[in-house]
Amino acid sequence: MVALRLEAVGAQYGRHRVFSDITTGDIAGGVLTAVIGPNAAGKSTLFKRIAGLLNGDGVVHLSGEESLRPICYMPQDTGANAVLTVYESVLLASKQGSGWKVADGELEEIDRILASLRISDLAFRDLGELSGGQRQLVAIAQALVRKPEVLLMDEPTSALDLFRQVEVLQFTRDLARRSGIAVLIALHDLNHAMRYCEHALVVADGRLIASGATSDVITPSLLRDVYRVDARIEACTQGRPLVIVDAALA
Ligand SMILES: Nc1ncnc2c1ncn2[C@@H]1O[C@H](COP(=O)(O)OP(=O)(O)OP(=O)(O)O)[C@@H](O)[C@H]1O
Repeated sequence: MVALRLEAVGAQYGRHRVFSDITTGDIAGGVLTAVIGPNAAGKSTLFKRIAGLLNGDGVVHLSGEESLRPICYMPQDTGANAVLTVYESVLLASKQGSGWKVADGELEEIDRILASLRISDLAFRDLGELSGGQRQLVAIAQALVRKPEVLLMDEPTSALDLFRQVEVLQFTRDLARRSGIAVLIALHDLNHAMRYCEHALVVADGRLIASGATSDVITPSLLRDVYRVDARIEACTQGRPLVIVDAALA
């Protein structure tokens, strides 16, 4: 099983330092880890730094199986200008970093991924004519086909309806359990984070504010200090914790 670990990791754009000195314990495979924090805290930047799309201080350690495509970043903005069908775009994603020959079983694998996300009916539609939510599901297919060891999903449910949000989170959690990959998900919906993610990292004020079991990390005091809201965490009628926001603090 794979494990990711960050040692004194920092990132900046030009002179604008987004965060520094982020050090974590092992971010384990097999479970989902939520990456949370306010707007502009640096969640996407952290993902780009982990994926090697951005240089910076520190070291990203990855232990586990040897893989051709160890870390895959699924961006928040899934806008597509390319004149490609959904199927072509997923095939193209599978070819990144490898040759152009289509091996036996690769097309069946794409069919399987599209079916598992219930978007087989979109296979031969042009990317440019899809809705925001449909594009988000295609972006997940493009990430899955690359069979990464570490999957970084940047707000993968932000454009999805309620059914699809739950479906994608359940699917991703099952995938992590089944395959042992490490999945980090940037989320603004803290109820989703508490329900689907075992661990959480909180990024704010240019640093890692907290990390650990999601239920230990998401507390009323964190919500007050980091999100500036007055909030309670209560058990719903089925016993699950629920964040209830009472007011934005002045
Ligand atoms: N390409 C870039 N060039 C310069 N600054 C950038 C760039 N991308 C992001 N930033 C800045 O870096 C900071 C962190 O942005 P980032 O997108 O990582 O935050 P985030 O936590 O993902 O935000 P959100 O929750 O709003 O998506 C912000 O101040 C942003 O303006």
